[in-house]
Amino acid sequence: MSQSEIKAIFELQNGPKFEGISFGSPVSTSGEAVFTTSLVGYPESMTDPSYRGQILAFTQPLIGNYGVPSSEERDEFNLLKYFESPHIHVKAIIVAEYAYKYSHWTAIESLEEWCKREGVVAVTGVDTRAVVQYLREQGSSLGRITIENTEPVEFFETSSTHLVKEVSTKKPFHVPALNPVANVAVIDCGVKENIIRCLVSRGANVTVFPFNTKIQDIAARFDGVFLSNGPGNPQMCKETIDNLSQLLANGAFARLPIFGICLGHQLLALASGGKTVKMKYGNRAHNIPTKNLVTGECHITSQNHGYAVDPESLSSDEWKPYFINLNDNSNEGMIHLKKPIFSTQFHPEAKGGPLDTEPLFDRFFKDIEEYKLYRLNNEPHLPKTEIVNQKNLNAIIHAKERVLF
Ligand SMILES: NC(=O)CC[C@H](N)C(=O)O
Repeated sequence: MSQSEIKAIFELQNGPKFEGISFGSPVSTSGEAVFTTSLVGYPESMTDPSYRGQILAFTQPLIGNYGVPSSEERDEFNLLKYFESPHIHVKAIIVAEYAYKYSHWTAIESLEEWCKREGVVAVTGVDTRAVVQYLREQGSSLGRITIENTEPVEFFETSSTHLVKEVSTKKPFHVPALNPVANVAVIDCGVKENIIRCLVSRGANVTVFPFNTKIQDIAARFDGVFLSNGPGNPQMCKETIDNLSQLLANGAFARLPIFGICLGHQLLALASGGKTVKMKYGNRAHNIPTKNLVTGECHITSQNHGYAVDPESLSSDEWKPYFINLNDNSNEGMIHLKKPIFSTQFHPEAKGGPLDTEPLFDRFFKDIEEYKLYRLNNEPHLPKTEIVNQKNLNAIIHAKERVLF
């Protein structure tokens, strides 16, 4: 170890301690210790709001070798080109070997510089295989990192913390489509940039609302509602669950298309009277096989979750399981028997990861098209709707991107 190296101890609650070298912000921290087996995509994972409050260990042994792209670059929809949100959400990262030299045409800085700038802790030199073996046997655990010559901090209990509140936009914002075909409301529990891109690139004028927005009051203005991914224990997100239950119970919205991903799937299940369970150590990877129970097809999926829906808890008069995990048989989605509503535990927007299931967004748009047609032909019977268009939306919603504070 050279003079300038700072030692760091990564410790699992009631478990082993691992000594490594700090290469991020030199402050002690704590969070839920989780691991991902994804081979690429550390900038996307670290900026995914679903990782809020977590210490993320990468099983890919070499991390940092392609540096970090710009947080400023935007695509044609004004969405962040390389990140899933403007800032890092993981509390810390744990790697086996940090690549001090990086090279990539998109890189503007090193992982070390980025972590330091964002105040995020990073530890290298840890036997991440041993970390994973422990977590797989022991199950999900809290962890903490103590930087040498600083005091250890308390373990941070994430499962009873309302993390969605911390990451959701503070005010609605609007992302217009280039050639709009529909208006979609996104309930933001920590939405990933690429989910918005998957909607807007298919022609949705997307309006993103804070997690506690009364969905039942705004839904009539939209052709479809999308429920986003997000951090923490879904049961903590009571406001969204209550609003969603009211929306589902309102017969006026029986034909409204709804699509949920990951936390959105779990919230939909809870709002329908179902239950969620904490998994032993969760699924975080880019290569998880799932089976579509309707078509029998197998898809390789991108995942990042620690909770799952208990399929037995869903009312079989209303729902049927849509997908199942072929590794551990956990539920991977559900579909309503009478309404155009479906959700997935995995990530069809997959950034990073395989694009096998991205056509699920097309299915949502097909539901939207049918709903629009129905409304056109049956207008007199429907509650009075005020279809949002570019003109009246711009008048009420000024923000063009997430409002962080
Ligand atoms: N990616 C997500 O939306 C994660 C959902 C939830 N926080 C879980 O860990 O299960």
